Amino acid sequence: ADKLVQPGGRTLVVGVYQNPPKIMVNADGMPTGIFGDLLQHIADQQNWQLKPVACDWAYCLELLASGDIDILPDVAYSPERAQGMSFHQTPALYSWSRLYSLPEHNITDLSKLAGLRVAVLLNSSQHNFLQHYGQHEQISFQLKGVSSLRAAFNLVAAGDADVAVANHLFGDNRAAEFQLQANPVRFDPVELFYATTKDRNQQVLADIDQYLQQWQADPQSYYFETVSRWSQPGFNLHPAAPMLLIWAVLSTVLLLLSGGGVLWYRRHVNQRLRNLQLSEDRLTTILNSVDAHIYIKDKRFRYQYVNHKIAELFGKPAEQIIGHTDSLFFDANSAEQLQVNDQRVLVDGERVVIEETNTTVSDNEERVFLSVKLPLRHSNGEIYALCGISTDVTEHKETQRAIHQLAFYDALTSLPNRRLLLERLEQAFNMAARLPCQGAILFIDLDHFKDLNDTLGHAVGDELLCQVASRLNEQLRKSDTLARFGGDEFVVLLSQLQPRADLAGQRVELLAMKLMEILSQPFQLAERNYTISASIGIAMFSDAGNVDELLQRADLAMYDAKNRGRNRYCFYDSKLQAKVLARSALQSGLRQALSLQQFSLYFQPQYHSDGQMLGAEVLLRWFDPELGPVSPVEFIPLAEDSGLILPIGAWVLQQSCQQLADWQRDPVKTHWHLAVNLSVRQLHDPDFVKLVRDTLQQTGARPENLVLELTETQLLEDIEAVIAKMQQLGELGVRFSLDDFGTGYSSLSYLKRLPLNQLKIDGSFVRDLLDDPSDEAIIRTILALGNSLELAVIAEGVETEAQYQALCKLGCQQFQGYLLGRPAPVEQLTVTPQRPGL
Ligand SMILES: Nc1nc2c(ncn2[C@@H]2O[C@@H]3COP(=O)(O)O[C@H]4[C@@H](O)[C@H](n5cnc6c(=O)[nH]c(N)nc65)O[C@@H]4COP(=O)(O)O[C@H]3[C@H]2O)c(=O)[nH]1
Repeated sequence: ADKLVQPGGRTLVVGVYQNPPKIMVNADGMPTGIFGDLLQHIADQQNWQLKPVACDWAYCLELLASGDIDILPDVAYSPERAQGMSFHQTPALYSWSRLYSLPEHNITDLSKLAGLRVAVLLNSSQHNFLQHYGQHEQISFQLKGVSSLRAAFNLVAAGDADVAVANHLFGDNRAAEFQLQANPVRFDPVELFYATTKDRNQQVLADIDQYLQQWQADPQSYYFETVSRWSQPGFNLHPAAPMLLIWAVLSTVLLLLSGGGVLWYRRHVNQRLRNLQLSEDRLTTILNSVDAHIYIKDKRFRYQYVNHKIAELFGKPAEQIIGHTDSLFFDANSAEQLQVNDQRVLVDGERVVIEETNTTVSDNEERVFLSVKLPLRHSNGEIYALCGISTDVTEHKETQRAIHQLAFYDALTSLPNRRLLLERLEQAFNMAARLPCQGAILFIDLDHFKDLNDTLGHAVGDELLCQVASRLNEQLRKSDTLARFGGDEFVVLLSQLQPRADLAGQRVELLAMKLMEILSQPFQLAERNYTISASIGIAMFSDAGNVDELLQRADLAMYDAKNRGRNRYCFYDSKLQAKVLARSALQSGLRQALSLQQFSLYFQPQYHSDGQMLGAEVLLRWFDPELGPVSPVEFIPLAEDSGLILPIGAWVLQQSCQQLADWQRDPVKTHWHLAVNLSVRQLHDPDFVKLVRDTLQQTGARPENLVLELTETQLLEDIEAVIAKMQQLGELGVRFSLDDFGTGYSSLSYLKRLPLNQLKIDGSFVRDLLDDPSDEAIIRTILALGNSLELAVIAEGVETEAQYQALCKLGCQQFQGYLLGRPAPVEQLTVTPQRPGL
């Protein structure tokens, strides 16, 4: 074959042993794979014609020995082989061997082969290696020689062998196809070459060498491009492979070497391996002496490499860790969380820096790690593993926490101290300045604490402070802050209260009362009950321009409480306190007013300009024996806020319908209507339509005599819902009047959609009608609007004859006001107006 020279260049007969991805034939029968493509490329440059000859491994070797083929790719160097073959100098590829088996055999080192049936390529370097190994280590296993790697895998899959041996390039790629797993042990690292028959084709080898040397010096070369193109997940082909993995392979080799026996092997570990061993030694020393946990996990989260720190942490030797996932070493929660983090690296390719809190099963201890995890990639960018470095920061965190606790918390009660309170107060105060919300602080001082401390001793005093702290804390929301300000002083910070000062004040007052109440319960101290009280000073954020002022004012208010005899709370702003008190008194009075029958109804007549009485407006009156008569202007908003307006409104409706039913029986009054004021809360009540229907039915009042009055401003909240409700009520036959008309901003489009019967001109326009031309213009407009929408218009608040005349002149026909009749009990209603002259 050496002498076959064709005119177009020389022909090179190539032995092709099917060993993907290193060497195989393509669809055209030409050599391909890494060795095939490289050789083809060189042949193209050198003008060689390649002629492939298919052979199995043993036959390929025979053909080469006999000189029937010129060149055989993918041959591992060994001194024995060097006797009968020639090799070039620069290795074309590096490879090592692995063991592949069904999952029940977990072979963590070669000694585990004892008693097993091992399928191995006949006459391969692994075959030689295992024979030597078995003899030297006196371990007996059965070697089953096969003609191809595929045949070895088939034997294991069929149960005719326990383990298949293959180079990792083939094995890692094909194991899954045969449902075999790769075992962690790696051995027999080899350098792969193109080989020729001894002393033949020396020029070809020299040419190949030249290409390989040039290519391997240039990461952009055809060589690296080819190797990455054929790289599959799990492969790690070219010489620049990550250090750690090479190291992992070599460590196994060196372990064997250190056994001392395999002398033949020691001889052909070339300079490169010695260099690598040096690096590996250094790396091992470093990896095992750093104070961090270092590991590599594969894409299925299984450990591939761990350093000593990890072995220590898990309480197991590295061999018992490799191949397993975190679920064996951490509790379920930790393992799950670790997998989530690892997934970000292995699936999304993120570089993750994260704090991980894990509990190891070996000692059931929780530790905090600061972990840095990065993806390891093939040269084509594909991720094949994760490399992580986790530093145990448990102690550091604990120290940090302790420092923080000392700096910001009170040592005795563990409450926030003055410093933390001031920080939070500053934040809350600034927020309240930006948002529509209020805040407050309560300065709490225990009454006569010093006496207790002096008589029962400091230890008991401390115990009391702790109990006080925990009782106060129980009453607060999470967003509130309770701080120990010093000695027996506590401060409560309330933020994000309602913007309305009186409502916010009321909420603070309720809390102050509750705190005083729980502090007045006896404390168990030194085996006896002890009762204390507290004085509380309250300052609202709106009382002060800055935080210092606020604290000062709360302090002043607290002294005020002390001066007034202790065991009480005081607001800094006495006016607000008075208001809050009055509101509280009204609200508690209002709650009972209905059952104590303190309400009554007044009626104010409404007349037509022809002198006829049309009906009356119903006005609610409340007489409280302690507070005296209370104006509806004061108590209706309170009733609305508390929801009491629902039972009160129902009572007004019931009384009014009863009155209508009485009038219906009197021919003179039978057409009189009653206008009943409605709160929008009643209208929004889901049972309201039913209530009106039932009340009409039960009293027998005619619906058309019932006029429901709504104010314009109330209407504007949720107008669509209001319209729907009014329409349902309109279907009952009930009529509607729009009160205070002109003060709101109803748009005409809404007015047209409302089932209205009447507009009521607000009293404020009537009052200034004679002096203010714009009020006259507004009244004129309302009358015109009523006309065009066919709505009756009534003027309220008519107090003088002049107003009455002016309104008549503008075309107004219906009137209500002191001039014609004041609100009064029903008996005082008169059929004709009391207006002098009518
Ligand atoms: N200056 C002046 N005032 C006059 C004149 N004529 C009548 N008034 C007063 O004007 C108010 C008219 O009632 P409103 O506008 O519906 O305003 C009512 C109404 O909004 C509400 N209110 C009264 N009763 C009820 C009720 O049963 N339910 C609801 N939801 N609100 C009610 O309380 C408001 C105040 O009621 P009152 O104090 O009774 O005050 C009544 C009445 O006494 C006048 O010529 N000059």
